[in-house]
Amino acid sequence: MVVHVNSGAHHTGKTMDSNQQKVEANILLLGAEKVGKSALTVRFITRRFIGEYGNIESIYCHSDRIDGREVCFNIWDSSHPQNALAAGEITEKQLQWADGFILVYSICDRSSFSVVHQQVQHIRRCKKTSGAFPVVIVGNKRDLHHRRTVSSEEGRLLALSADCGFFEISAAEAHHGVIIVFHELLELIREARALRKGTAGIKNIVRSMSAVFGRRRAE
Ligand SMILES: Nc1nc2c(ncn2[C@@H]2O[C@H](COP(=O)(O)OP(=O)(O)OP(=O)(O)O)[C@@H](O)[C@H]2O)c(=O)[nH]1
Repeated sequence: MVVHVNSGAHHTGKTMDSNQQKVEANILLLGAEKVGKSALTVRFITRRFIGEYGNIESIYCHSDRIDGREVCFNIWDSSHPQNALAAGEITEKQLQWADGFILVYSICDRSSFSVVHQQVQHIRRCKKTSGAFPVVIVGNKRDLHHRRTVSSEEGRLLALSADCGFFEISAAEAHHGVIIVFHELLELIREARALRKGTAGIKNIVRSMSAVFGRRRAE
């Protein structure tokens, strides 16, 4: 069952991205059981960590203003596939719906890292042009680093090999890291849309130039 929940103003229909218009992004959270998918979602929308979340599958609509522009996040918090689906499986409906994916594992649960590995491969197989379907991989529960079984390097390497963003965060400890995750994915989604429309060239040149000048300043 998927429950739709509104948070703030919401409008339907995907929106074109330009300086004047609202931006809308469908974000699908995936990962193994109990890795913190709901904790991330609730942290992003309410800035709070409430501890226990149940496992109702929901789509949340959350509006925000970023850099002066209204952004509508539709966030599908998938519940763990305990019954019908094998761990790691993603439905066709989810793939069709999503503009971008957040794949969550717990840094203290090795099997949850394997699930993310499977899921990223599945997404890359189905959505062939990797840049066009952005994925951010999240190692959650960084506050439990004394129980860590997945190193940061492993997470980073997986992300690098699959052309994904990567963050290690603690949804329990702070909201800042969670917000960076969603904002980074939004940025990747906007770039992917620009690429599809063939308007990404100038942005990429500006990015490369800032990278070069940024590096020079740091030297
Ligand atoms: N220590 C710690 N616990 C966390 C963190 N994030 C989530 N948790 C806890 O992990 C448990 C599972 O969190 P959920 O957000 O329900 O995980 P989920 O992935 O949505 O779980 P399912 O819906 O069952 O798949 C809860 O007890 C949370 O309080 C974190 O960053 N640190």
